Amino acid sequence: MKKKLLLMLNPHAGKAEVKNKLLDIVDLFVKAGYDVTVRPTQRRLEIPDILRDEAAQFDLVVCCGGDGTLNETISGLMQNGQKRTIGYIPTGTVNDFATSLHLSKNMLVAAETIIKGFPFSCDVGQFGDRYFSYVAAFGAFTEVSYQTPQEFKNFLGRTAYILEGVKRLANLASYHVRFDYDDEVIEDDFLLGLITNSYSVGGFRFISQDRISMCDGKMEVLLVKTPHTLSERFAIVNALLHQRIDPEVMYFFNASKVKVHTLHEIAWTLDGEYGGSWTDVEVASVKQAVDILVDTKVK
Ligand SMILES: Nc1ncnc2c1ncn2[C@@H]1O[C@H](COP(=O)(O)OP(=O)(O)OP(=O)(O)O)[C@@H](O)[C@H]1O
Repeated sequence: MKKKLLLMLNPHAGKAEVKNKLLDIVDLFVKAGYDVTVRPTQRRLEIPDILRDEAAQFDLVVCCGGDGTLNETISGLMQNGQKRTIGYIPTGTVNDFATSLHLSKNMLVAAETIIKGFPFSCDVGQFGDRYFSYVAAFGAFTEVSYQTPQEFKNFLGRTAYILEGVKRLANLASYHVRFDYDDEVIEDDFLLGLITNSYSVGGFRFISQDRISMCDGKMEVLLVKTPHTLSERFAIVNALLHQRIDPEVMYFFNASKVKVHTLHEIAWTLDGEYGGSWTDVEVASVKQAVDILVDTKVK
């Protein structure tokens, strides 16, 4: 009997290019021996429901869309307690997580990877009772991805993030936050905080790959301090431009669990989508929680 494949796709993701490639993608899967069911998503957060109600009938589940679509797929599996291997065809604007997994932005190559690849057990971030695949963040730049209108994002791609970020440099908000992790406490004023499981965030690569593992049960935490002097401002801009960590104006550490405390609610983004506003939240890494088909060795 033929293996059954469920292809869940966000038809609006990125520049909606999947519409031109769908037939070829399905054809590849059929030639590989799959009986394919295509499910274009009809609304936000439909994917967790599809997974809960229908995934058991399929041998392989594939999602196709941007980081938000992958987030819904991973969150759905985690919330439903479903441990199964998934395929991912990235079609979003930025595709941060796909970059980290070395998944091709060419949809047909990504589909080939699903057919020929092998499962990589990847950590998943838990944020309160929600999940993220590659970033939980607060602060100036992080608001960009969910406040930038979709059309603008599609038109400018990564440049939209840079332009919005630079525009905001003039009047960035500052957040007083305490982070408790392991036996350490960091309390300071911050412009930006990123808790990641990825080499790339918003298209930027702040953190060199050799300092990161996506399957070690640990998250990378990057905190950019609020500058108090001109030279600190300069140092931040310089570090951002050159995509490197400057310990004078930034904290960087690894942790499996981080407790975050603030006096006033802070808006968070999870994988580029709004993640709610919180004063206290616990962020943890769930080690090797999801298996994703990849074609190269990922650390
Ligand atoms: N039919 C739909 N109508 C409206 N929203 C949808 C629909 N299907 C999916 N969505 C939502 O669209 C959001 C954004 O999708 P996605 O991340 O896949 O694309 P993107 O924003 O173009 O990509 P990226 O985040 O990588 O830039 C997701 O959170 C998803 O819930």
